[in-house]
Amino acid sequence: MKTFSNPAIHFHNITLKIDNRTIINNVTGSFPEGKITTLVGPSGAGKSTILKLCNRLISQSSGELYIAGQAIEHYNPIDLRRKVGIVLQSAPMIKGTVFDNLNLPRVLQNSSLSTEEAVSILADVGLDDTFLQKDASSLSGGQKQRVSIARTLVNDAQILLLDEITSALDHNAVKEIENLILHINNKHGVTIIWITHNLQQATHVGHYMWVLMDGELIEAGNSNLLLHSKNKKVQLFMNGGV
Ligand SMILES: Nc1ncnc2c1ncn2[C@@H]1O[C@H](COP(=O)(O)OP(=O)(O)OP(=O)(O)O)[C@@H](O)[C@H]1O
Repeated sequence: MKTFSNPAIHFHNITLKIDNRTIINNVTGSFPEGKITTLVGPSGAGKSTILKLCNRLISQSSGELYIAGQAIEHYNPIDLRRKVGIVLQSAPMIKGTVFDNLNLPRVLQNSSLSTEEAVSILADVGLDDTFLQKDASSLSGGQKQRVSIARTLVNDAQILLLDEITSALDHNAVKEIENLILHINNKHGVTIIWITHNLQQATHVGHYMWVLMDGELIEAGNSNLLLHSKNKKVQLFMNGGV
């Protein structure tokens, strides 16, 4: 299996068992720093569980997980979740304005975001300053997704975990969010780990890819992997057979 010289995250023989059931089975592999890795595989393969392991929402039963070369257990959970941000399909917002939502990470640290910082971060996600005082509940799905991504920029996250962030959006919004993630990856060098069910999206936005099935890492490599894989299971998945 291909390894990367400079991994942002490295899994070494990671196994997760819940109630005696193996959810993740002896996974060894890396997410390269500053690159976009997509996670693909059938429903129930363990993709979301891999993300949860990366920010310690759950802990492995055995094996070692390294974030920027340090064992994950060495990080304080709050610092870890600032460094490793997560964006979900549902883009949850707190009640209040867009500013309140952007300011949330700072409030949790007993400080506050300045208006200038908020405007600059909003601009980074393609929203102008008129959005600051808008009620977050009035935003479209794509705009909420932008605000959730902006919240991770407030924390200066170096790694972003994206769990099917475009699957509830229409075609235009999907393209806009894809371009935004490519921009954040390019401009800020943020490492991206992106779960998607859209195989076309996986091959065109990602540099690298992990294919997961039944809790196992079946293949990892360049993002055109799916198109050229000799692995029969990957071919079957690719053709909609799994
Ligand atoms: N907390 C939990 N307790 C028990 N089983 C769990 C738990 N979390 C996940 N699982 C099981 O682990 C397996 C992997 O789930 P996971 O959500 O990681 O899959 P996935 O590949 O993200 O699926 P999908 O594409 O449908 O979102 C599933 O069979 C799921 O039922």
